[in-house]
Amino acid sequence: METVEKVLAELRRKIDGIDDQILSLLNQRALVAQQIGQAKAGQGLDFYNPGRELAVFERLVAQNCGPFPADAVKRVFREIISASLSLEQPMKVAFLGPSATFTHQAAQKQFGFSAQLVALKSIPAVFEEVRRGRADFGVVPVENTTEGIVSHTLDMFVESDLVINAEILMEISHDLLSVSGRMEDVGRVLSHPQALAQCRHWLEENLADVPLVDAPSTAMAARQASEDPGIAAIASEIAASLYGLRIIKSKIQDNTNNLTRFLVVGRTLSPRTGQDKTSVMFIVADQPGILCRMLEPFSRRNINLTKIESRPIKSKAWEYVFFLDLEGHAEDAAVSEALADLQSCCRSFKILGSYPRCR
Ligand SMILES: C=C(O[C@@H]1C=C(C(=O)O)C=C[C@H]1O)C(=O)O
Repeated sequence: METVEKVLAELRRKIDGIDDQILSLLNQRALVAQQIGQAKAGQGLDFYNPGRELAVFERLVAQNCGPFPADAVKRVFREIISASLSLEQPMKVAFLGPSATFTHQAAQKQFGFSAQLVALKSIPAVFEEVRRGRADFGVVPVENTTEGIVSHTLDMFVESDLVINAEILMEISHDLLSVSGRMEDVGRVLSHPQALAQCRHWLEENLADVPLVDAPSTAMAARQASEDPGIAAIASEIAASLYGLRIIKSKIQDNTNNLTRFLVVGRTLSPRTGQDKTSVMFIVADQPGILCRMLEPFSRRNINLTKIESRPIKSKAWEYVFFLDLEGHAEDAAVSEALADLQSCCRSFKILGSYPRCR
């Protein structure tokens, strides 16, 4: 009978052979991506194309028959694409910090580890960094299923000329983290008050006698946990890796359907992918029936609206700016006609961008 060492040696030889092929294919792929980069540069087109990236992920996930997990297919290809983007130009992405926040996690999910991610202190600072060209793109939160819209982000579009290039949907999952990763070492639980509130039931059932302490952010809580083995922090997975913490228990939030939508903002509009969404911003005239009139062009053409929001105009009391999201690209015939109809009843109108719809 063969010894286990012999069997392992043989299987490892096979794995080495496969790894050699993967490496050679990765380099072949990077060369083709570079050629695409040169062709785009010749036409003045952006190398980064989030719609094409989504199509790559979806095509591969659909044809994967396992056992390699579908989720991992996406993660691996995220990094492969991120690395080819970095060959073209080191992509710089500003995000609403500090490091290890959920916006950081969203930026990493969208751009991978080869992008240079820069934490900034506020949403206006992210917009400014991109406007000045010091960052290629910015990532900011725009709405949460529990908390509603992030008004700061919507308000920025009133003054800014930046456009929306992509949306990122992320499940906000809270993990309990500590140095040892052991439940019995937890003497105190620290986190942002909102994260503590979102995990209240789990904490009552599992750590009823442990004091809960507010922290300025989930990231700060993680930092403090890294300095004191008796502290457990409720924070993101990225905070665990940044501060060298172990996961005591993951996904301890009470509502498992806690999603946040983030926007990628940039300086140039994204091309059509066939699976797009469009965001517009407008101010309508103050007239009876105007709300019906502004929505009618969409219902008549069977265009699905996914969100409508209004925000006060700061310089004029009781006047509002509307933000509308709809399915389709601004260059689709029906969408472009509907937008023209809408514009005809607006005092001011702006397309904020068409971008691949996240599913
Ligand atoms: C190579 C391309 O450009 C970039 C790199 C991609 C890739 O490596 O697959 C995909 C989309 C773009 O962000 C392309 O547009 O096909």
